[in-house]
Amino acid sequence: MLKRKTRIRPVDDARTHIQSLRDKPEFMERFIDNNKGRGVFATQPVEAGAFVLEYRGELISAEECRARDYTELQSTFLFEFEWQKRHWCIDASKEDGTLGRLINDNHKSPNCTMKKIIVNDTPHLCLFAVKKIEIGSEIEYNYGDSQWPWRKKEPKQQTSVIETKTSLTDHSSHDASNKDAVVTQEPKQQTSVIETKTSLTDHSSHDASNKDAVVTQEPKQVFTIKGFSLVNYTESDETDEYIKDNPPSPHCDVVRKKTRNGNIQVIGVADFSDPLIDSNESIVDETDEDSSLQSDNEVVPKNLLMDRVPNCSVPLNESSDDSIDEPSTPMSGMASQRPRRNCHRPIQRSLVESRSTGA
Ligand SMILES: C[S@@+](CC[C@H](N)C(=O)[O-])C[C@H]1O[C@@H](n2cnc3c(N)ncnc32)[C@H](O)[C@@H]1O
Repeated sequence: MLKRKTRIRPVDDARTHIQSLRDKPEFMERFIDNNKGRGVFATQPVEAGAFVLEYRGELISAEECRARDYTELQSTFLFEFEWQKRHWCIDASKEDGTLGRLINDNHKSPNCTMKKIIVNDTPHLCLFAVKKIEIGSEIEYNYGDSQWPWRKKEPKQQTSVIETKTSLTDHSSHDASNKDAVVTQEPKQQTSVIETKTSLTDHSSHDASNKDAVVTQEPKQVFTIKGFSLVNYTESDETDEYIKDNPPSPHCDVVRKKTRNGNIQVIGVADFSDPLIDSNESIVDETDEDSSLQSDNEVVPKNLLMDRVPNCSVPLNESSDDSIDEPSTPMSGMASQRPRRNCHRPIQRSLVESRSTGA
């Protein structure tokens, strides 16, 4: 007699791990390099759609989030989102040994996407695989459509130069006296940019029998600053009874700097004007038994005015206000330029250095 394999629904798996306060053992932290810092890697294969890790931290109000006087480095671990028409933040700045907070950005071909899951009437941010993840692969998700500093360093096109020791038939430009001359051949440029842009479908279907564990709208990325609301929070159609299923995509909204006299100045702000529906992000289909993710619906946030985000490979306790340069652009000057983002996804806010110096 054939035995049918019982699969745990990803959302139930997430719920179990949320409640147990444990990370899944199939993942481990590893130091990558001084640039990227630490990352999280799969020690077991992960099926597409599977729950991966929770982005754990302290759940605080957006107001509290703004009130926290964090360094640039700490601020990269703040992730704001919307729930029940209010704005919240997961503050994961504390080095607590959890893995979710260490997952790095990949905006081209992420293997995970963030979702909001409600357990005991409390929102949690969880990552789900959008494709099969092999052993040894780094877990990554899209931090958003921002000008993250490390992305600037990524080449859009890869050129590989092959050096071959050969005797060519065409010796026209070849020093005949040097028969073993090294000839460098440049093959055609290889483009390794993978972009999938699709419109987000409404996965509002929702397992009514499981009121505690519901994958909901993508939290809203909100970059805020002490004493200022930098984002126009638009009305959400999210309710307790009926929650749209849009995945979140993280990170960085407001670009702020702390001056040496302790004031905070805003240098730039993320774009929140674009509804999530316009973005491309993977979402969990709760109606699917396999709860597989639709990888062609990735969300990519837009227009962050960021110049530099602190490198988190530096331990938090090593960060110092002294390392923060004076911003060149005062908050008032930037206010009218503030891009806004209007999507239901969490945002980790992050800080940047002033683009110009000496202002
Ligand atoms: C939320 S932390 C992620 C964990 C971090 N790597 C660490 O070691 O603590 C975000 C920081 O990680 C680094 N980071 C994330 N994704 C990156 C990427 N694709 N390339 C380089 N650095 C990255 C940046 O320094 C960023 O400020």
